[in-house]
Amino acid sequence: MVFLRVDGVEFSYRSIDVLKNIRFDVDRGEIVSIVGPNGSGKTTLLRVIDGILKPRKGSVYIDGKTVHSLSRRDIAKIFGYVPQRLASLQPVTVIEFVVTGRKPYILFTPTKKDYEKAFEILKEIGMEDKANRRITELSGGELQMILIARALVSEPRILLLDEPTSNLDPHHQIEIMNLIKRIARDKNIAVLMALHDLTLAYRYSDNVIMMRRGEVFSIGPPEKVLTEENILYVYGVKTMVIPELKTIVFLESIAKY
Ligand SMILES: Nc1ncnc2c1ncn2[C@@H]1O[C@H](COP(=O)(O)OP(=O)(O)OP(=O)(O)O)[C@@H](O)[C@H]1O
Repeated sequence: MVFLRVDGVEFSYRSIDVLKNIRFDVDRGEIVSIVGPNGSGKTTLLRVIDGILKPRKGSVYIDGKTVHSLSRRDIAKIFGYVPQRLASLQPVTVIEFVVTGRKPYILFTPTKKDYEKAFEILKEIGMEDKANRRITELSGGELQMILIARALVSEPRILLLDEPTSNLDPHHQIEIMNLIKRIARDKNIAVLMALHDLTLAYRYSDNVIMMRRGEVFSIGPPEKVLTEENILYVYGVKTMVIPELKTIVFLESIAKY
């Protein structure tokens, strides 16, 4: 059975249609990137998938069950969500923040095992030396790594990431993408992430979903979706795609696109 199925999803904010007839499947261990211009609906789609927003039409299925038939607690166990940014930050330490990811749905007293898991994840991403720093004193990139750690510590079956590399320097971009790939493969987690960096999407995705104005414009393996023609049509930018290097060079944008 397909693990995650998005089946004919439509969504509107009040009367504004944002998602139209979205359908695709994601398997366990698969990495899928969602690309598309600003405002094309990527974040909204991630929020519909993890049950925060309810589709006007269509459904999201996990292992054959609709997300909306699950409790918030079950949803929190299945999904790890990494937002683009947090609305507000409490001045807690990194380890205290990461450990809350063990049970994101309740206030709880973490056990020794919870702290061990949190520390294990920090080690895995090379951030264990920051364990006792306050999260309010981290750089943007460090905070992004910690947000990913917090999502992973609950051992989710699906990881949803909204622009996981947007604040990261090139070294940390590659580190994070390698970490995501390793986790997807080793722990058999389905990964769905919104990405602006098309070269990262090309290099690290099994499949890419290219969105345009709330619709799936193209879907499939990176070499089929991330073509010069599609990028020109969807973003209004001329590019040179070099498949051998899995690299996309941006040349110029089309005036009055
Ligand atoms: N809470 C809201 N109420 C009304 N409209 C919204 C709301 N959130 C988003 N929108 C609109 O829905 C559309 C899709 O937004 P969304 O954030 O899903 O796009 P996105 O592809 O993630 O964009 P970006 O790349 O800029 O993060 C946009 O036109 C946006 O203005």
